[in-house]
Amino acid sequence: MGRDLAGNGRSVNLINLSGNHVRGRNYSVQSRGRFRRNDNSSDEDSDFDSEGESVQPFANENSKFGRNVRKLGSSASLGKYDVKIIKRRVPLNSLDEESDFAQQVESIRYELSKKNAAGNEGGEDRELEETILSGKRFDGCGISPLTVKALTSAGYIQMTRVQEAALSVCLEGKDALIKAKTGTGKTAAFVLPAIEAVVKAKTSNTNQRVSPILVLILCPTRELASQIAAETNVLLKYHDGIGLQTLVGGTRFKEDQKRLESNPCQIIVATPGRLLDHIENKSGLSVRLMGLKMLILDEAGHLLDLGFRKDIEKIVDCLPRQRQSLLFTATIPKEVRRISQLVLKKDHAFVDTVGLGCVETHDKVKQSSLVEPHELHFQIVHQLLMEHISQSPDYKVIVFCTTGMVTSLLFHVLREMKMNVKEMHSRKPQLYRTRISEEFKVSKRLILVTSDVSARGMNYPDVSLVIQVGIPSDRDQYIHRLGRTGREGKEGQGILLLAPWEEYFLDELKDLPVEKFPTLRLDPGTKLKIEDSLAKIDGSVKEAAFHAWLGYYNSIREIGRDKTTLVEQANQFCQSIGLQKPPSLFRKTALKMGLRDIPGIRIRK
Ligand SMILES: Nc1ncnc2c1ncn2[C@@H]1O[C@H](COP(=O)(O)OP(=O)(O)OP(=O)(O)O)[C@@H](O)[C@H]1O
Repeated sequence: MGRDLAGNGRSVNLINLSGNHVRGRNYSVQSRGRFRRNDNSSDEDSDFDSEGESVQPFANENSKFGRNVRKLGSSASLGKYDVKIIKRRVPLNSLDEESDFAQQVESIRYELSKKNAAGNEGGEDRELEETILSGKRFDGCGISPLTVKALTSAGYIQMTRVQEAALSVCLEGKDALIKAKTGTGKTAAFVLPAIEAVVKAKTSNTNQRVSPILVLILCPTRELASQIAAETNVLLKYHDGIGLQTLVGGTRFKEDQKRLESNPCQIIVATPGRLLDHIENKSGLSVRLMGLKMLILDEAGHLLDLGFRKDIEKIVDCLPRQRQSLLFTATIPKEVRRISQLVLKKDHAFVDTVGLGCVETHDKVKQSSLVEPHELHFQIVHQLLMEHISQSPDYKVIVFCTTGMVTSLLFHVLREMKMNVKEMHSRKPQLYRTRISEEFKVSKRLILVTSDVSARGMNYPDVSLVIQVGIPSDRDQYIHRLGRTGREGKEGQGILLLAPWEEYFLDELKDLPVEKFPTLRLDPGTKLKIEDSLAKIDGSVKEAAFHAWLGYYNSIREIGRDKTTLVEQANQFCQSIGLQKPPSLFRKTALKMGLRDIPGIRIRK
């Protein structure tokens, strides 16, 4: 295990990648891990982790929490919740240990916790735990009646907890960092204030020569952008004249431009790479962005994970300073704090609907781990799937793999075994990805084998089981992947399958309710079927999986620093996927990975 800099049991690794510039000062980012990005694709299968930061409690403050809050000295009451209002100082220099830039940023923290009713022996608590809904209705929260009408026809009557909390702060015009568990309705929590911002701006200013973009929503992946756009359009149903456009990689740039010019567009949902292309292309978008009222970042931390920092800095430079900015996330890794400094005002609100010290995963999702050698993994995945299918006739399963190429290999194996399976990763063309994503949304009795492109934000309803094969890039990624099941307060199941040498990762999850999976009795017949399937799969698929596997694990510090063990494990993985000998590496690649002279590595002649 590496040094625990974040103080939360996570081990981090330092590679200084870049020297960036924040508000006129030198600022260096320390990060670890593989760092790749397609130019406009925005969501390359990627893993990335970085340096830690400590946030120190500063003092309680008597502060206002929007119109719904009754002040209670240093805490307040919001519906069923107690709200602690804490002013914090975040020392910027702890983000950046190499810089002498020592400035303290203050942020106000709104911490929601359930009211501890006297005499309640857990009954009401349990009830609250089981629902993500708050007691408040949309028709009483002061938003536009046309939006309420759309919410009602979409079946949204009561707000979820995060929506109740976020609306109060956002409608006041405050910048905010908002944390809520996966699948609890964060999308509507930012779409509603976004629509309000447009409605307000439209009524106050109708005579502008260039029609301004009023709201910009940035998110890390193309699928997530389409999902946010779809949900926004549902809530815009009765708002004539308010238009939304999506700007993501993998589509025709010229077509984007045409749509922007000819269709109403007050709201843009974009991935950062493609948006920046438009801004730099001098297509007139930067002028329209000067009228921006609200900037929203969904899955804020992941935007930095994927290396979008520079793009976001450039985008933020093009936006007016007088705007409201909102950051939404299910976890608060260091990247989120970094991005909040880039985007939010110093006195922003921090709305935490999870609560300090509370488990970030859902009680209704049963979590377990299974540690078995590589050569059994395909067999185990197959058996887990078969058992789940027999118990859940309407099964819907997501299997996460470490990389896109390993995803592709597992997909081929399962397809050969006649499982009802689809694959999703960044090597697939955009049209295919969109089609599979739409299909999986509405399907039952289907298995999606995927890389991390589906890990965050994707709302596939009623996923009954999430299997994670191999260590996730970090603890947050484990939580986000797991969060694809048990959404909207429903039940779910998550299984993490590790090889014995990966078992150390369980330490990072020790505060989560992860149980040991009961011993599996493997069917010997399956072994033969797997071997049979592997034999039918093209060698190039297996070779690509091996190379990707090696690259992924080499990028994880705890593993990558012991190259000899890594190569030994890689060679075992190689045998487990039916390759006689490990595929060779280009000399340059081996050198870059620090593997050139490691026994067991073959160099391409
Ligand atoms: N007020 C509401 N009433 C009923 N259902 C709702 C409400 N708000 C959201 N939902 C539903 O809850 C589901 C999860 O919402 P959403 O995708 O916004 O979650 P999220 O918190 O953004 O998750 P993630 O952290 O994974 O991105 C969606 O199916 C959405 O339609």
